[in-house]
Amino acid sequence: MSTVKKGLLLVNLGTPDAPEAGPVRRYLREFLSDPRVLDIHPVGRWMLLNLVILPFRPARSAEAYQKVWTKEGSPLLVHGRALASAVAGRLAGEYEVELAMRYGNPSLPAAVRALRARGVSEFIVLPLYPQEATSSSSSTRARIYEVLEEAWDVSPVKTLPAFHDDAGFLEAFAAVARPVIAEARADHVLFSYHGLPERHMRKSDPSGQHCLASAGCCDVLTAVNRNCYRAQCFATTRALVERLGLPAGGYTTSFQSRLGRTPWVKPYTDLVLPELAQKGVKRLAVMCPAFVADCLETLEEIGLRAREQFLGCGGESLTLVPSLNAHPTWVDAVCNLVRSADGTAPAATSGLRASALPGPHPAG
Ligand SMILES: C=CC1=C(C)c2cc3[nH]c(cc4nc(cc5[nH]c(cc1n2)c(C)c5CCC(=O)O)C(CCC(=O)O)=C4C)c(C)c3C=C
Ligand SMILES: [Fe+2]
Ligand SMILES: [Fe+2]
Repeated sequence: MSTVKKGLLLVNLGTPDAPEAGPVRRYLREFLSDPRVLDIHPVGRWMLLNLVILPFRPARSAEAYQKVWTKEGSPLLVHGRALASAVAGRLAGEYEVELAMRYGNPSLPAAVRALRARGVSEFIVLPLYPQEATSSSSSTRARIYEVLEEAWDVSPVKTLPAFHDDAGFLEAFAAVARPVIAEARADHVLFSYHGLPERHMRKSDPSGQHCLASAGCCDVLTAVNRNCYRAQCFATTRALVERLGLPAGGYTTSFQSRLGRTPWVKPYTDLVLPELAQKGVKRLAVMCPAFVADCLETLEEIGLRAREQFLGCGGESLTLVPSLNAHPTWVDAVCNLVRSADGTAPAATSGLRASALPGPHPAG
């Protein structure tokens, strides 16, 4: 009897190959050509990309990348490799593991080829985004099916849902944050999530009437908004606040990294920072729980730029809480997420709530 070899793909968003304008332009071109990211008419997208974004942004972004680049490469890639290697060690004999990026390298096709070369004939995909968004999670799922179909590969594939409320994920973030917040003697914690255009939120609302329709529409997760990115972010904040024992009024949620002039989800991190300073917050700790690995958006946007802004407004310190990276508690949580989604382990601390979403080739 032959046993099926299973492959686990850990997929993050992507990063340039080098912190220089050329590689950053290539990466941004691939990323921003995705209609799930820039969801406008193809002609408008071409013009925006080629006439507005790509002539100017790559040089500016390259400068930002240079400030956080490491000897081993882009932080997102370095942490992703460390996670994949730790997970591979823990799941040896059960799964072959590869890291892939939705855009850039290591590419999804290359990772799939590498797994196939090791005899894998069944795939499980964990998009490394805690909250569900079309531009991240759905785009990753759509691409994996495309990659398999392009190769006429009919192997079964399972993709895991977002894990914003997974106990293992939340415990890991709390375990990383507790000593950092204590050491910083923080008097306030800001939970800063990657933003999204408001248009994306409305388009993903199955009811067409709930999302952003009222001031408090994301304050609770209901059957209607259970897949709403902003509502999942607020739910992650609530769960972390509880685990960290933060007092009412001792924390704020905001959204960073907006691009362009259209409205993005609010409140904006760069507007919240001066408000907090004005209210008398002196020692701010910032957590970024939309990212499971430190990257440009945590290290440069928050760790450098937001810190400078907050200090310029009268704050005394801004401490970035590191992301999960390859923290052992997070490695455990990833293994539990995978095993329980795949039915290969009894539900432990970490479990699949919503269900693994079977794709067009459901695993048997
Ligand atoms: C957390 C998940 C992410 C979502 C959702 C997301 C949506 C989204 N992003 C942009 C534009 C940019 N994002 C950039 C970097 C970036 N974004 C994420 C994650 C999400 N993005 C990560 C992990 C990173 C860091 C990559 C790294 O190399 O470290 C960038 C590139 C950097 C820059 O030039 O500022 C852009 C641009 C849009 C438009 C969007 C949804 C519509
Ligand atoms: Fe982004
Ligand atoms: Fe919503």
